[in-house]
Amino acid sequence: MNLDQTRLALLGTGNMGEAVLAGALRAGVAPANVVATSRRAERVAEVAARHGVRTTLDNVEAVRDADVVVVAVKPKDVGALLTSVGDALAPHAVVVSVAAGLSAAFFEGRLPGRQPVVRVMPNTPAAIGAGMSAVSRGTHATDDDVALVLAVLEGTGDAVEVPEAYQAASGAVAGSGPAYMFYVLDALAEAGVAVGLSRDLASRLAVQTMLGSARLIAETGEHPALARERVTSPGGTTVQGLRALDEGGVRAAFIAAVEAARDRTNEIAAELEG
Ligand SMILES: NC(=O)C1=CN([C@@H]2O[C@H](COP(=O)(O)OP(=O)(O)OC[C@H]3O[C@@H](n4cnc5c(N)ncnc54)[C@H](O)[C@@H]3O)[C@@H](O)[C@H]2O)C=CC1
Ligand SMILES: O=C(O)[C@@H]1CCC=N1
Repeated sequence: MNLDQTRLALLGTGNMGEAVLAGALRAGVAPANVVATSRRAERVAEVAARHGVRTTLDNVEAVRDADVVVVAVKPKDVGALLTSVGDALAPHAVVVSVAAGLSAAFFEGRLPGRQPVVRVMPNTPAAIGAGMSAVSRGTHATDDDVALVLAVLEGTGDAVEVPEAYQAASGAVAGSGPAYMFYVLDALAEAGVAVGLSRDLASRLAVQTMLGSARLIAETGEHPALARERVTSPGGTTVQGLRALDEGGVRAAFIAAVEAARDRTNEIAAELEG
């Protein structure tokens, strides 16, 4: 899809908003057709300088004429934002939510008319085009609307459409997932320091090992359990390391982490949607 005429408004250019913005520009949205907002003048100045896009503190001005409006403020700030911009949206404008928890119906209920809404759960590696997004359509979003959103997200990395009922679980795996991976990287590097490596060396070994392992699975399509077996020589070293991970309950801890993040997503929805 040719995006050079697509007009994009990004409401709330924080960590996630800026990552989506960077991806949209990589996908071919023209900087002159992008307007980004934030609450603070210093922040929009920073975003304008970094990405060469138009910025404003006025969300209503930002959404006028936009074809795609990305809402990237905290979930608690979404309701008031929608009330303020609703009347200024073009009827065809696709409203994209990246807010954890909030349903497409929450958006539809606060916007006048039959606004197309697409819910997206991205993650921060989107900033470098290595993100993963779960995408779900609202009641009024057409195939063309979803295709437009996927095209805009193209430069953020991979994206998959899922039923909205899977948003909380998808967010718990991929939306929060980078935090778990950074946690593992930090722990693995720290473990290297514990056995006498310098911090720089331990960190370099850990980062490339995580990157290479993920790429190996992505490129071969091999099941991780089989790939793990090929590292694990009988009577060798790895099996002892894996035994320690099992004794530490790491697999169960990952399940608990994902369940907790999913539950918190549903709790946010219950708190804000009633
Ligand atoms: N950080 C992450 O890894 C992910 C975040 N999300 C979602 O993205 C959204 C934003 O999260 P972050 O970027 O982490 O937060 P953040 O705090 O970095 O960014 C939010 C931005 O919105 C601005 N803002 C607040 N109210 C505003 C308003 N009325 N008008 C314009 N700008 C306003 C703030 O000044 C701030 O720059 C949340 O809804 C979160 O659930 C989704 C997936 C991953
Ligand atoms: O922690 C959060 O609430 C957001 C949503 C997914 C990742 N960060």
